[in-house]
Amino acid sequence: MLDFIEFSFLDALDILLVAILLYYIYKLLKGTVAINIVIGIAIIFAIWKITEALKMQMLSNILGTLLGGGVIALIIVFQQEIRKFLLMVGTTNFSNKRSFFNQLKFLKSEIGSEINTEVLVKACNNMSKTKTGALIVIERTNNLDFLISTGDAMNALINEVILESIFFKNSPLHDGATIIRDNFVVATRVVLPISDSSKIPSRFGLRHRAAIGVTEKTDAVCLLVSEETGEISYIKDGEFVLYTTQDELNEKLKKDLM
Ligand SMILES: Nc1ncnc2c1ncn2[C@@H]1O[C@H](COP(=O)(O)OP(=O)(O)OP(=O)(O)O)[C@@H](O)[C@H]1O
Repeated sequence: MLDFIEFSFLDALDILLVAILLYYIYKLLKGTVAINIVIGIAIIFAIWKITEALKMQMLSNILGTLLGGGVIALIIVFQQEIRKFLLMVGTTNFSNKRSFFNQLKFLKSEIGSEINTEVLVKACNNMSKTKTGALIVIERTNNLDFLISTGDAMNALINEVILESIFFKNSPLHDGATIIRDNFVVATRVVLPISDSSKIPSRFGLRHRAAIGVTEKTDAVCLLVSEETGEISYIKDGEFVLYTTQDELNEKLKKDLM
């Protein structure tokens, strides 16, 4: 009689996987017009289920057919998002040091692999004073090799001088973004995907859109120095992270990179 409340390990795993899937879909669609389509579909789905429960045959049949046959239409409508989703899944770097197994600190053998956030923040602060535009992408668990290939690969241990020289206005490397993996600059002049979010205020140009774009599509975080205002922005999950002092920025960055 109590069959329906039997709950196995696989059920728990099932729920967990659905939750992860929904989280990734939400992350992908957040800030885009596609979220409104998803809400529309969810409403139609809810109405369909209600009409089915109330045994309103005709309406439930119509809605059922509409939703059932709509899979192909959905693939067409969400072509871009499906592409991004597969890209995100395919580029998850399971061997990254922040992955589950390597969270165990004592297993860490790589010397200098922990990102020196103080250096990043100090370099941004120096560039902010001289209004030097900069765009620094810091890799987390998603592998950014597909972006590195758009720029010039490099392998230099990070320090303030290197970062400031890269973004120095007359440097041949200053254009585009720089990618940091572990404690190394691994690429410069990288072209990032631009966010098409309608929520970004028009005063922000391509540098900001690129930082928002890459953090929407991957779990990387970005530090950005505006050439116009000298303002330092910290961007995560496609959004500006607010902070008041340099120390607070450093703490937030450190926590996100743990
Ligand atoms: N897709 C991209 N990927 C990486 N870097 C980019 C991209 N698009 C633009 N940039 C960088 O941003 C610079 C142009 O910034 P733009 O003035 O449009 O941005 P902004 O957001 O207004 O920033 P700022 O406040 O620094 O002016 C370019 O010179 C280039 O270095």
